[in-house]
Amino acid sequence: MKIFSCFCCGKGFDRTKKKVKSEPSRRIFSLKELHAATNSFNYDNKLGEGRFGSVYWGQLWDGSQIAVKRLKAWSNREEIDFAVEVDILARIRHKNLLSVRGYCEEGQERLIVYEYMPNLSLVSHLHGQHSSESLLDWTRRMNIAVTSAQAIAYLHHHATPKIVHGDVRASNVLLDSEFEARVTDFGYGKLMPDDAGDGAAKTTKGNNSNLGYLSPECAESGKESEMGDVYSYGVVLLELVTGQRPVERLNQTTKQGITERVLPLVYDRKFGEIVDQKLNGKYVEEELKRVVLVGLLCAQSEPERRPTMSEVVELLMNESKEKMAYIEANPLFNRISNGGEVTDESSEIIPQKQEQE
Ligand SMILES: Nc1ncnc2c1ncn2[C@@H]1O[C@H](COP(=O)(O)OP(=O)(O)OP(=O)(O)O)[C@@H](O)[C@H]1O
Repeated sequence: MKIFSCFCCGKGFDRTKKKVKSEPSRRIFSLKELHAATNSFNYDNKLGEGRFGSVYWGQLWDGSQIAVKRLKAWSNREEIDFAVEVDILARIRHKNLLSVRGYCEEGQERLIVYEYMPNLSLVSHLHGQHSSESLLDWTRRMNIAVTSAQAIAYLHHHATPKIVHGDVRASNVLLDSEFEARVTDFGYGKLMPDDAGDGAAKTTKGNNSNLGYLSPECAESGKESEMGDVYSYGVVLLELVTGQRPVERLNQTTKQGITERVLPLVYDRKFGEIVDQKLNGKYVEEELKRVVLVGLLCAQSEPERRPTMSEVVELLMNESKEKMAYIEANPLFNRISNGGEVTDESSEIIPQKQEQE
């Protein structure tokens, strides 16, 4: 039997043992227990579906809520030691990364059990089921910007082993009860198939759901990188403040990337036209400016010009006027020194087959 950190089997589990609320113990779950928790993976419990499987809400016998990702197409992937891979993920702990609570491997079933995030994902608030409720006021948006940057900076600079996320986007920024970011879907590497066999799952390279988030060099090489994460994070920042999708359709065959929409407004210093109109003008001007400029610095085409994630955290948190002047002086924000060009490769004409989202 595999040893999972902090292992305790379902049967002899001591219900009276006190647990630290923020750090539930990680363990192996039985399929029976997960069936009971999710009402047998009932459709009503389904939170959504990603490329690699469906996610279900569940409640354990102790009342705690979980999200269970039921991986599909595992049968082709016998060569991967599921338990070892999930254990590596589970050891990466940061308050703004989604915690893995455990896993289940029985027969052909492979499931990963996560903490449940009651406020779902950033994308559901910006464009999805919660967007009409306007729950993301300016303070929350700033908090999400900083906490998600801290999570990715942790993966890049402090985790052991260091991790490239490889799929930073708004649907992978979940929100806890305080609307703080919990970044998820990191380090799947070997766990997730390049192609599940049904054409549904693809590498980062040709995958529709990350359209607009993928840096030009990662799209070109098909390889993930820290600087690729920085680019994707920059797009998330711009999405967070504008409330617009990373790529918007201009007409039947052409789409426009978010940096191409925002940069000309920055040249003219029209920040009020950049910000999400749903905020009804309720935002802090200096903060808005800072987030927009940092987002654009991150989402530059040339990776060597982007800041690192720890620099991003510092830029977002530093409120000094000097720092702001330093950011603003970047040639990127000057129409003339930037050659008047907006070189966002996500704005190219997009072939019809990539258009579904
Ligand atoms: N821990 C969780 N708490 C609450 N909701 C979750 C949790 N994990 C995932 N979800 C929701 O379940 C849905 C599916 O998530 P999943 O991670 O499988 O797909 P995705 O990130 O949307 O796409 P992909 O897997 O293709 O990258 C999403 O809508 C997400 O918001």
